[in-house]
Amino acid sequence: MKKMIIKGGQRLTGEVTIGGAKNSTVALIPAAILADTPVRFDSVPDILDVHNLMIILESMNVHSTFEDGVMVIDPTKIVENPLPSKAIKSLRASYYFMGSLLGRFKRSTVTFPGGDNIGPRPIDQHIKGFKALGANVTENEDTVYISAYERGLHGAHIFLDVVSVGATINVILAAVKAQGITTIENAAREPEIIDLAMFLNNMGAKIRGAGTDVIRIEGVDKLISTATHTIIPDRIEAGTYLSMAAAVGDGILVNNIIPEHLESFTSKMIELGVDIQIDGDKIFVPKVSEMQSIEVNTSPFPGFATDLQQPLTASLLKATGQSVVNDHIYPERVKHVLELRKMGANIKHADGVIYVDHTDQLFGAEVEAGEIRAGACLMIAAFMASGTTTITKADNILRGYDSLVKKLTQLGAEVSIVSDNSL
Ligand SMILES: CC(=O)N[C@H]1[C@@H](OP(=O)(O)OP(=O)(O)OC[C@H]2O[C@@H](n3ccc(=O)[nH]c3=O)[C@H](O)[C@@H]2O)O[C@H](CO)[C@@H](O)[C@@H]1O
Ligand SMILES: C=C(OP(=O)(O)O)C(=O)O
Repeated sequence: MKKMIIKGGQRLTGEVTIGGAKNSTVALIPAAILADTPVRFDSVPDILDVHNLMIILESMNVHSTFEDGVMVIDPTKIVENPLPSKAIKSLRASYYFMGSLLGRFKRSTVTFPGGDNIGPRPIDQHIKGFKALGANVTENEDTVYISAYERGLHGAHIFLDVVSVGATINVILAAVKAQGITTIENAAREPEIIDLAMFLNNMGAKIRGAGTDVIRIEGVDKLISTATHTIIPDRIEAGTYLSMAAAVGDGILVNNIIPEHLESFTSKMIELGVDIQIDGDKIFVPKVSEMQSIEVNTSPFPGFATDLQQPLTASLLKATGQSVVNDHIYPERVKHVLELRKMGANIKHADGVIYVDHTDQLFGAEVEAGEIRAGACLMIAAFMASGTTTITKADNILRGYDSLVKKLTQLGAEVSIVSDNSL
């Protein structure tokens, strides 16, 4: 494990450019094994999840290269092999190999994924989808066995009881080469799902309706890649830097944003009193002198993203009055609260609701990044604080923030990541 050391009391200024979306990338890489040719991505973020996915690919004899944001994956010599459980456990999205291996080999054996510890994360809707497509699913201890080996997969009508990004993507991956037509109702509408559908459609898949709550997939036999797929910008990374800009910026320009992906977030920032200046694919946040308390309720896209709840919370400490944060998707996503209190923050949670009161001054402390976005929140708080903050379990942050130290240093931050031998 690593720790991140931040010298507090700094004002940040300058420009930052957002990388490709983690939640697209971690679906696109497993999706690549469905292709009958090598595939090429650009704008691939340099994050731990990507490196762990490359280890998983290699275990199946799928060679990949990653340099300067360009990743080439060659799935043409893929073999069925046991997947490395340490890498599978290191991230959530390893569960996409359930769907993509099922699509490719009509069967898959995958241990339960890891990822952020943000409360219960069942996969019942994924399994319901696989079963509807004709697969037999069994679970033994930590492993899920999925097979349609004898009869193959066939199109089906699937109504998701819960709006789930993961289940929507996993059903797409399994259905894209199935016989016949699959319809997913109550599908998630996240931009990363559209990105995945565009990648697959450009190879010959027939996926219609991605981005709406009804997705229709007509199975095809072959997927042939002829062009590089450019991954959409990471709206969560963008929101994190915007929140940082509101909290400690003396004028920060954030480049490579699709503003439509961030409307629920930027409208909350405007309510806070932040003078968000949108210009094409850039957003400038000038120095903020005053903020007013707000209420935040998370919900599936296009609602306010759960992944931005914590990064915004750090800025809420500067607002006048009491802000209230309700994470309806993950009510137990409160790992930042106790840690912020160690830094002197007036924040508490009760019954899944977070109450954030104005805090004049934060103080550097040793705090733990219990999960990626809790870590992002603590990182912003560390810049706001006096003294030095040490964030342990910083690997959780590195799971999803592209070239983090480089980007922060460019904004003028004094920050370093060191190995934590005590962990
Ligand atoms: C790799 C990736 O893209 N991760 C994102 C994805 O996670 P992930 O895909 O795991 O999250 P889901 O959209 O599936 O979860 C949404 C809600 O549905 C529930 N649920 C989900 C599946 C299921 O079978 N049964 C069930 O009850 C979950 O407990 C949660 O309350 O969406 C989350 C919600 O926007 C984000 O926080 C994560 O960053
Ligand atoms: C919850 C998150 O990620 P994952 O689903 O990969 O654990 C996140 O990115 O905030």
